[in-house]
Amino acid sequence: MAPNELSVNCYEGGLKTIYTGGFPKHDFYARRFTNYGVIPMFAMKDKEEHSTRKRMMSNVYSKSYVMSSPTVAATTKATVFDRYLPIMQRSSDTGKPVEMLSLNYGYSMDSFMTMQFGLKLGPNLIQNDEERKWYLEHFFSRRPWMFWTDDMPTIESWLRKIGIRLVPAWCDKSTEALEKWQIKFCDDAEKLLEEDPNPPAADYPVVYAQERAQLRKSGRPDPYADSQPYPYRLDVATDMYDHNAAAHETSGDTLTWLYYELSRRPQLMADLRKELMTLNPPLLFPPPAGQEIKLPDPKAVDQLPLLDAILQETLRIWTAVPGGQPRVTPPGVHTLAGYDNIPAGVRVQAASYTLHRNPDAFPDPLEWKPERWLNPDPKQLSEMRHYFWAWGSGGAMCIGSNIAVHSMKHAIAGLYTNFTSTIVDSADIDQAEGFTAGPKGNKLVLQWKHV
Ligand code: HEM
Repeated sequence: MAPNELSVNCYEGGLKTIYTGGFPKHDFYARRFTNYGVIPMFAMKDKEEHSTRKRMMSNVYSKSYVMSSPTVAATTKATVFDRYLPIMQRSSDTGKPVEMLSLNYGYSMDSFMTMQFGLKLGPNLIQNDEERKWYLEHFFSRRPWMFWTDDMPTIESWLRKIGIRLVPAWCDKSTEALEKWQIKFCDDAEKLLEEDPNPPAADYPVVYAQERAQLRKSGRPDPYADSQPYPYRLDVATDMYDHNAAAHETSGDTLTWLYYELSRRPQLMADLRKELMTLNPPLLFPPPAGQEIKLPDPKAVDQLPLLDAILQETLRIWTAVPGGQPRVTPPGVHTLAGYDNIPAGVRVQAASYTLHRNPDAFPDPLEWKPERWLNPDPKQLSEMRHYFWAWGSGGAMCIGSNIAVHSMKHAIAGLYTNFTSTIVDSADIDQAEGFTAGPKGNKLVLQWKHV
């Protein structure tokens, strides 16, 4: 905590006032999430500007869209069956374990980016080890220095001006390399849509096309038009980058911890498999001889109670965005958590790490207990829902929660229908500190065995 900063972790007079009440975002977001020098939706402070941009994209992120999209169906089948499960099959066949954290980042990136840009243009980081390593190294190696630019920007830029670098120069080079890698997907999608506005469903760049079309329809001037080869290039590119960065880290960490928890509980793995085998058809890999892979109705996957409880409990105790989500008190005087006379301009924030450990909402808060989500007492469930904050809340709540849940549930369902896992190396699996944070040891090594 700093002198002009408050941590508020109660629901009434806390979360409800700050987040549902729409306190504006802190400058932290612009410092951390700006790409190409252009503010993305994630960092917009002005409520109107933020909600206008969010509305442009929310249709393709809605649950009904995700569940019925032919693009998502095709990309789910390709990423789970053609790319992800064969790696576990190899582990089972050869007895060689797999490092899952990096693979799960790759899966989450492919799963989301093939929806974002279509199957043909999206990456294949699951199978392309070199490209995945390149991307993750550039993306994460800058993390230890971000404190200076996120939280001490004045000192950092003042010292930079007189030649003292708190953030090494190679961090800027990594940022440039990542921006270049990212914008190529946008340029390719632009070319695809110019040549054929209706490509095959599997190759349709759903998210890119949605924001591109909505911005063109909006009539809003493009501030970068003169320097760019096509309209709104940088506005769309900054959002596309943020969205896939938000997708791969959060979902990759969550899947890794979920597999860690399941690998320690053979009986729960068996119970989950029993539930997964009720799907019609079940997600069998390889498919029975002579049969094509056919996915069950995504709604049926979504509604499996034990699968849902296991994911929900992982999102609670291993929450992927554990750090404070900073907002600023607007003009006027405020009361928060029973404290009066809080002036304007104070950084206020709640953290899901803390909220998710409230023992009134979650008895035995430090225990990973999926059963707490199965048939709880209605009063207890209402308390749990108030304090469950994995997706944030209010107008800036996660836009990608439906595609994230869809993607994670299909990965888990595909794996545990067909395989069991045992831990080979889970050293330092505990969560690091940060706004987003994965396992301290940066790895989870598992051995897979076909059932
Ligand atoms: C396990 C997966 C995920 C978790 C736990 C998660 C969590 C969150 C949280 C807590 C926030 C609020 C952050 C804040 O206000 O500081 C957020 C916002 C956001 N998330 Fe996610 N997220 C996940 C996956 C995704 C995916 C797949 C996307 C892809 C589109 C995404 C895109 C975003 C964006 C763009 C925002 C900003 C929303 C806004 O400003 O209105 N997230 N996410």
